[in-house]
Amino acid sequence: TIPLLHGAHRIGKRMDVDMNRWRGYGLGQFIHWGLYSILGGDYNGKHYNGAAEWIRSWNQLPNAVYDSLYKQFNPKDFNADKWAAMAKQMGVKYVTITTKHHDGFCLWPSKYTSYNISNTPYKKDIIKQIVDAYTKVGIDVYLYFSVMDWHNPDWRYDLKSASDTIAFNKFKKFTQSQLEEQLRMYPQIKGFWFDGTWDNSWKKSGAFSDSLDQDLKRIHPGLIIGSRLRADDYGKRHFDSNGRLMGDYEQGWERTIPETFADTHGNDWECDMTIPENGWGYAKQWMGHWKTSDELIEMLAKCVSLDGNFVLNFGPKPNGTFRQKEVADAKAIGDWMKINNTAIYNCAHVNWEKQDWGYFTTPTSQDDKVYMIVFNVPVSGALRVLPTKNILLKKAYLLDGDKQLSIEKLDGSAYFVHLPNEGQKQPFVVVLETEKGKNGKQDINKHI
Ligand SMILES: Cc1ccc([C@@H]2N[C@@H](C)[C@@H](O)[C@H]2O)cc1
Repeated sequence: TIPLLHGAHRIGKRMDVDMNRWRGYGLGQFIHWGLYSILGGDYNGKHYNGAAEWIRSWNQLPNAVYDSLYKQFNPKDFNADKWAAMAKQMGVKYVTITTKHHDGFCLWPSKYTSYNISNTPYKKDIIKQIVDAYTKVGIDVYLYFSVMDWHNPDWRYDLKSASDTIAFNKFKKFTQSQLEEQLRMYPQIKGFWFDGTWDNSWKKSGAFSDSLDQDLKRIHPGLIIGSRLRADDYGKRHFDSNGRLMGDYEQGWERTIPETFADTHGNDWECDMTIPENGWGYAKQWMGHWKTSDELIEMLAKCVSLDGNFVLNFGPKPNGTFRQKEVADAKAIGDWMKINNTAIYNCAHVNWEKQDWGYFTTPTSQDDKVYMIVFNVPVSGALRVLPTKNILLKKAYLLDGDKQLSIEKLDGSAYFVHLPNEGQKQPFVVVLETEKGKNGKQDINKHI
């Protein structure tokens, strides 16, 4: 291995109580809210067809116009308790909220820049209201923070001169000051979600990213920080020059989901997903396909079946309300979670052969129970199950209503679980109770 001072300092998963709670979340909410929400992807009657929160980078929009939007930010209908109630009904266990996106505007009254919420007509601290409201209903809060800050004159994309280095050193101090300020102001938070760390200036700041990570965790023990913060001695990100994950979980799955368990490299990981095809901040016109709630529930099941968490993004309007489609999806997911969350919360990957009908999960607390989250019922009504060696199926029943299902033992160690032809309209869960076979002999019963 290559000797590193600022590579991964831990091999394997974090197993402390805070990370174990993170591992069991299953479902989270992301919220992108800021000055970009005012424009909603449009300006001067023209539509910016990139991600709406990136509109400041659009050459049709003068920076000065964007940077004066704070003078009109006044979300009259914002009510953090209503946001928290919607998230609670949806069944999310954690929320990640943008405190400062790439535009540099701070949704909290930072004392390190005047470009913050206290200088808007709204004035009040949005982050505090969200932290308090979500914490009150038992949802853990994580703060999104973009290192890249287009508004701060000391930001640099690269360090090509002594003056770049002097400016960027000031910028690094500013960044650390803002983060330590957030820890002091919002001690209830459980972690940070870093973004905007792909430029050369940051790749050349591996030592700083390492010490920042350690400083924040010293101030707030148990803090959870993903793999998007750090760079190593050679500018490698997420995985250091020896291929080891730097961070408490792999934070690279943005709008994408690993296909197989091998793709997860056995790490903890999180998928962050948009309901439209792209775009995180509010957009008046959403791009392309709008995922249905069934598609979103399937993504959730797939993530949990591969030992990851699924975090769904919401982009509130400038007035602080959510679009109708987001409210409807939160409700539909919540209704499904009310019946089926046993197969999601505190569940993990099962190393049985993947089947077409859906996904396996297993409760981390019980190894003689396996859940089948079914999305594709075959016309035969027979769901194939191939457990690993020496595991026998004892019982199968519907999670919702306990209806017993017949199990047919096939040759070898496979089974069919036979479904009643009730034509389920929603994804549903079958519970399997298993036992270990005696010294490898397979049970000869054909029908149980
Ligand atoms: C290329 C690219 C850079 C940054 C992003 C940001 N990460 C997401 C979580 C959003 O904040 C998006 O603006 C997306 C794509």
